[in-house]
Amino acid sequence: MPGLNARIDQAASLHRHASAVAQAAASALDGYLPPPRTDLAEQQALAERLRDAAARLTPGWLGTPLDSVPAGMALGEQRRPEFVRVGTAAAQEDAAFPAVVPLLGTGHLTFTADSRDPRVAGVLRAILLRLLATAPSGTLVVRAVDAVGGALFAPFGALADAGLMPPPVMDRAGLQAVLAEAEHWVRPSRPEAQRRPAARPRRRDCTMLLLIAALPSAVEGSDLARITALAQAGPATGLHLIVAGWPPPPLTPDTAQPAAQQPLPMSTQIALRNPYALLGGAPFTVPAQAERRPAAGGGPSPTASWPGLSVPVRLDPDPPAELVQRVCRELAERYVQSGQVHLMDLLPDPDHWWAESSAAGLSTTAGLAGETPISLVFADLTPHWLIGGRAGGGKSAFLANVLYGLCTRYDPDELGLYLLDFKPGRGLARFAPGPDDPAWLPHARVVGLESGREHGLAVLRELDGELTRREELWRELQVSRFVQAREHRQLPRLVCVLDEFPVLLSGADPIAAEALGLLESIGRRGRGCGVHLILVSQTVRGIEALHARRDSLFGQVPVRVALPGGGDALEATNDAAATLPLGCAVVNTAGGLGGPRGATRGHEKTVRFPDPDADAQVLSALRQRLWQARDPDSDPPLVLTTAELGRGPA
Ligand SMILES: Nc1ncnc2c1ncn2[C@@H]1O[C@H](COP(=O)(O)OP(=O)(O)OP(=O)(O)O)[C@@H](O)[C@H]1O
Repeated sequence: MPGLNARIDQAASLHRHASAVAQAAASALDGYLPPPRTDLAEQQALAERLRDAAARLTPGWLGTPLDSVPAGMALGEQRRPEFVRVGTAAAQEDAAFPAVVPLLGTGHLTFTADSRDPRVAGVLRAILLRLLATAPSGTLVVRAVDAVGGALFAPFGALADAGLMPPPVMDRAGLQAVLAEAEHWVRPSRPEAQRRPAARPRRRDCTMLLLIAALPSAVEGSDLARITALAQAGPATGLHLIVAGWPPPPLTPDTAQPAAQQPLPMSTQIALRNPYALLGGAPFTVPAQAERRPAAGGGPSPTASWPGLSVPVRLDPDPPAELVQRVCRELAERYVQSGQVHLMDLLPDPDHWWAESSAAGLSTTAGLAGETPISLVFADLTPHWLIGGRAGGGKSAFLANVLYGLCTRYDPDELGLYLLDFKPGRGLARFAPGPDDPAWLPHARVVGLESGREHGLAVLRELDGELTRREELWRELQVSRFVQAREHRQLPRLVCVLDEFPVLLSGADPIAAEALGLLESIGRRGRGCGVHLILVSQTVRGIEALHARRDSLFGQVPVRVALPGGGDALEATNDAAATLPLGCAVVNTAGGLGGPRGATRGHEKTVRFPDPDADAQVLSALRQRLWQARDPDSDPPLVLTTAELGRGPA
């Protein structure tokens, strides 16, 4: 044992010695400033030239001091920001110049300390603000990692609310998800020629910035290897990294491996000293085979052999919080506007109103997926729709868009509407003549406002009777489908909207029983006869009358539209609507069925749709034009309210 004790004492003493040497070296480095050049005039002239160069490389937001941004400096008006200012370099007071680093389009940036160092936190916010304010709207995709609480990105919150930059991830699982997204980004994509031209920036015009303000302490060597691989592959595919705290502390044997402690490839490296920082690294490094090529002119490339900036740099301070918030609010507003859909985007060209035939089916644009209009159809295979969404989830808005879309495409000889609203409010009143506006929708035959259940029953009986009449006619004509009957007779397709239809089915009374029987009958027979249902509700669970017969009704309803809070309209295992924002809907044409997570679902799309009331003037012009176009001999719709109870449709 004495031998072992002696060896332990010796090891402890060696450790103490090593740590004293490391401490002495750190304070020597902190105190070290590269020796200033002695020729003052030459230094000042050089600083002047560097200031000029910096002004050219970092115009506007990229280089301006953020505590004195000129009022009205335009946002997002420049091409991709390639260089960005990180601080002020000065060997001497009167020879200062902006410290500028290449980033987007070139390489990456690392800091030896993470964002727990307030200087790093400040300059990270300054860099992010400069880049966001400069890049054209929607072209800079930012993903943030901040394992020390996320506060660094709090002033950028407006971007998260607008869906422009998700909140930072804070743990290893989040880091891995972000790395996976970045790996997807660098994967080769489809050739440009195969892509559709789009109004929004295309992928190749976009840059992804992965900003790691602090790595999680549980980070492992495999994560670091993924970051290194991304750094290697990134610049060629528009992915750039800013990593604070690189290389990470060698806390585990895994992260202490030499490979994990290497500088990030193609990065400018900022080493934090006290109170200065030093810039070094090789951001312009090019892949191996290109490296061997001699630089133009034959000599070694000045960028390949750059030893670093031998001048101390004072990193830019934290930008004023109100400036960050103002810029982010403005960027978020612009982004939301650029993605906004207008009612007119869903309607046909005004020269082609009432130009469609409903013989084979009715079709309208429900919204846009990206820039692609997504149509929903009433036809033999998709005869009925179910729309679900919480109160205020946009059901009335979605429905109004659909009705305006149909009524501008098909004339009243092609389409007739029965519109019933069972809930309080006047959502469907816009389609009936009112005290202030005599215009009505010429296609509307019945409009029920705050309809009583008896009204609903009367309308369903009427439709059921119409089905019987049509089936008799089909027998006479010896046809089985609406499209065949249309070769002999001009008949409209009929669409019946039942808003908050569970009211009709509530309770266990005779009305509920008869209404359910009629709905099942219309559901079954309507497809061949051109009679279609739109069932709308906040929830379709807990309807007593449907307990045993859910499938007999909803089995006839292949088109499902889930608005925010309307996941009920989809299959129980399909969570596609879980996080929808207002103005978006999941449209599914396979009875709400989902599919493997991440797989492309041909039968399901998420669409953006407009608020039809957003532009009162456009809406009023639309209503007037439809009304003026009616047959002057046509009757207004029968308006049913609870006050009219007992009259029923004529
Ligand atoms: N696409 C949209 N973009 C922005 N705002 C919208 C959009 N659609 C609807 N809204 C707004 O959301 C609010 C609620 O919309 P809407 O009345 O259509 O919801 P709802 O589901 O019918 O609600 P309720 O069940 O209470 O009648 C309205 O103020 C509307 O202006």
